[in-house]
Amino acid sequence: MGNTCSNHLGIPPAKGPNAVGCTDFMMDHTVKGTFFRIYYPCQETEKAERPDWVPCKEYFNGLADFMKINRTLSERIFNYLFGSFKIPAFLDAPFKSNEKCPVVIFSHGLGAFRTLYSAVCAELASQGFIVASVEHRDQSASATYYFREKTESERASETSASAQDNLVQEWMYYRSLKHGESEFPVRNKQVKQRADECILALDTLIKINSGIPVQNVLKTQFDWTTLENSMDMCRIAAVGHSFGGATVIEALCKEVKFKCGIALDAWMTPLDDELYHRVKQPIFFINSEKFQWAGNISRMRKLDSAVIQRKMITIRGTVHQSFPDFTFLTGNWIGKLMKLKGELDPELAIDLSNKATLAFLQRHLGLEKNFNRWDPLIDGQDENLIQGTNVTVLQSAI
Ligand SMILES: CCN(CC)CCN(C[C@]12C[C@](c3ccc(C(F)(F)F)cc3)(C1)C2)C(=O)Cn1c(SCc2ccc(F)cc2)nc(=O)c2c1C=CC2
Repeated sequence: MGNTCSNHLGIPPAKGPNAVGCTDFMMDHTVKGTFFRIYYPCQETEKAERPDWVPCKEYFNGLADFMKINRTLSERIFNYLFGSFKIPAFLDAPFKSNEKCPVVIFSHGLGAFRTLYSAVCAELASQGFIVASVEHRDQSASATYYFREKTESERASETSASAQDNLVQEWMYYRSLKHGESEFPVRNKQVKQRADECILALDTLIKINSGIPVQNVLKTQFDWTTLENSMDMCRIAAVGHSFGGATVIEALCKEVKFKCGIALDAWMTPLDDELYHRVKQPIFFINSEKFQWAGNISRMRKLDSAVIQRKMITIRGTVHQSFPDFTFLTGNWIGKLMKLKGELDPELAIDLSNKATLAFLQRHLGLEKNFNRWDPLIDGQDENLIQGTNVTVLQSAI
C-alpha cells in the first residue's frame, strides 16, 4: 500500500466474485507488435504478489515530458507520491474460471499507458471478463517500450561475455505537437493506429484461445496455454478513456467482432466526419461533468440512432481524471488542486461507471449474469447521474 501516512489511499479492490490476476504480453520484436496487460479471473493464491502500479521509472519520465515538467525533479516527486502503490491484482496468478469469459479490449488516454486504469480493468476481471489493456505505440502514451534485434555494430561492440539474447529494449516517449503543427492530422493518424493495435491484441487473444502457440517476448511466470478455450469469442467489447474513447469508435468501425463499445469521457476530435454513419454497434458514452464541451458532445450526438442503441450519461461531481487510477492516489486537497478528483467521492464515481458499464455489456453481449440490476444507471437514474449531458448543445449543432 501507499506510504504509511496515507494508507487509506490506494486503488480500490475489485468488487466481483472472482479474485483477479494480471500479467503482461508482448508479441514479437518490433514496434508493430502488440503489447498489453491482461486482467483475468484467477485462483485465490497467497503467494502471488501484487505488481507495482508503475512498472519502471521510464514511465515517470514520460509522464514528466507529457506534463511538460522537469524530469529529474518529477521522477522523485512521482516516486515519492506514487512509487509504492500496488494494483488490485495478483501478478501471474493461475487463471481460473468455470465458464468461458467474455473479452474486453481497453484503450488508454493521451499521455497514459497500460497500467493506469486498473480500477476499471480489475473490476471487469473480477466479474468474469478477460481484459486486455493495450499499450499504444502511436507516441500518444507517456512512455512505452519494445524490443528490436541488435545491429551488427552493437553485437560487435559488446564484450562477448555479456552477449545475452540479441535484443535491445527501446523506449518510445510521448510525442507532443510541434509548435504550430495542426492537431487533427496527427490525432487522426494515431487513432487509426490505435484501433489497429486493439484489433491486433484481439487477434492475439483469438490465437491463444484456439491453442495456436504465440510467443511472448516478456519472460513471465504465466502459463498462456491455460487460456486455451477459455474465452467467449462471440462476446467481445471495446472500452476506452478519452483518446481511448475515440479509439473504441474507430475500432468498432473496423472490426465487427466488437459487439459494442463503451467510451469513458470520450475525446471525439481525432475521428473522421465520415466515420459516424459507418459505425453500426451499440455505444455507451459515460461522461464526466467537467471535461465535456458543446463541440465534443455534438459529435457524440451525431451517433444518435433510432435503431442502434446509443446511450449517454454524465456522472455529477466528476472530472476527466476520475476514470484513471490517479484519482485514488492523492489526498483530497492535492487531488482537487491537480484536478485528479472531483467533488464526488472517487470510489463512488468509478463504482457508478463500472456498474453502468457492466449493465450495458450484459445487455449487448447477451450475458447471463445479474448485471441487469444496474440497468437504471444506463438511463441516468441515480442521484449522482444525469441522463445525457449537462452541456447545452445548440440544436442546430447536432
Ligand atoms: C499540458 C499537458 N496537456 C497535454 C496535451 C494536457 C494534459 N491533460 C490534462 C492532464 C493529464 C493530467 C495529469 C495526469 C497525471 C497527474 C499526476 F500527477 F497524477 F501524475 C497529474 C495531471 C495532465 C491532467 C490531458 O491531456 C487530458 N487528457 C487525457 S489525460 C489521460 C491520462 C494521462 C496521464 C495519466 F497519468 C493519466 C491519464 N487523455 C486524453 O486522451 C485527452 C486529454 C485531453 C484531450 C484528450
